[in-house]
Amino acid sequence: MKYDTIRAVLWEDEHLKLLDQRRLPAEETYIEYDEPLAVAGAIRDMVVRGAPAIGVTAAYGVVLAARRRYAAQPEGWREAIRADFETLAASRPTAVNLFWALERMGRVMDTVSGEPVAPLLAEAQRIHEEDVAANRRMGELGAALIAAEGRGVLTHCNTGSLATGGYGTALGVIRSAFEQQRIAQVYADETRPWLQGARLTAWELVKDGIPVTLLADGAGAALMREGRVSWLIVGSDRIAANGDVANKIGTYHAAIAARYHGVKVMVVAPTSTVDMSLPGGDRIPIESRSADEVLGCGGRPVAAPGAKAWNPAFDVTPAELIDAIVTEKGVVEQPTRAKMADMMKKPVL
Ligand SMILES: CSC[C@H]1O[C@H](OP(=O)(O)O)[C@H](O)[C@@H]1O
Repeated sequence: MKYDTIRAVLWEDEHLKLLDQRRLPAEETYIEYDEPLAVAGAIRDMVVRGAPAIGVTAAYGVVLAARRRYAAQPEGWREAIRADFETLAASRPTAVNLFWALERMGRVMDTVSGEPVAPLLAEAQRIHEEDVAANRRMGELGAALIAAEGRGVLTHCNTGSLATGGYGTALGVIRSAFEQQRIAQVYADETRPWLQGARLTAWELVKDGIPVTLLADGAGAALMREGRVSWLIVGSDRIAANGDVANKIGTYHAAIAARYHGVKVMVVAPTSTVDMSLPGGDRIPIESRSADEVLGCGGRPVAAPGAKAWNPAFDVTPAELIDAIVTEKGVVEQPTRAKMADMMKKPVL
């Protein structure tokens, strides 16, 4: 299928394989995994990253854990595997998809009798397939919101096939909108400090033949002021019950500039990213990463020796700055708690 050629996460020959996103775009290298501790390390070290991709990976991590635990202790594997769930859950704190996937795998584990690997693998593959289907549905729903007026769109971080089970969330909307000739140009923030935009989004869009122009993260407001973009389209790692959105650091910055310049803000995320247990965004755990990521660039130190750094990996954009939240269950415009609750009750479209 067009634009759906990249897979960050693969289950192949009875192994989990992850495309090492730390090495892109220079190298396309898959790493093979057979045990949950290494899978947790891959999530923590961002071999694989992106909220939905993290959830899919954790689901396969449970399959690997069940295979090892059941082989070692056919009777006591259920007790033993709890440590593996904890290891996977401790890998990164913000993307709620990780915990959503572990809970869904845990529900299957609690009901399975006999050999657990086959039913758990089937559930992990369903999670993977459902994510790709949701992304394609959201692509259509989000593209329909974009008027074909010849302007571009701005995106932040990477929300494509590399961040999901395939096709992408915000980048899925961009793919669908480009295919429908609703947009002619994509502007992508480089997205310091990890450069998901410059390294990953640009790589995906160049492979697709979709025109992409990179910009420094601080250039977004000037781009908007020149009237070059009609939408800021981003993904999310966790959406609170009132529609507040946690996403890559710099999203809040861009959303403020968008509101000031009359650029609309679209957040695209499957409902596995919505956390209705949290009333507002101030309760979303924000991951803090190593200062070295800010003090360096591309793995080389650049800051003056002795300087310190503040490196929250995410920020929270309040619902009032968001024009539309697109999920596979529909579009929530001007999100509020009531509208989010109504959407969550709906069937998948
Ligand atoms: C499909 S949304 C992915 C989401 O995850 C990214 O963060 P990270 O690269 O640190 O995992 C970013 O927040 C994206 O919007």
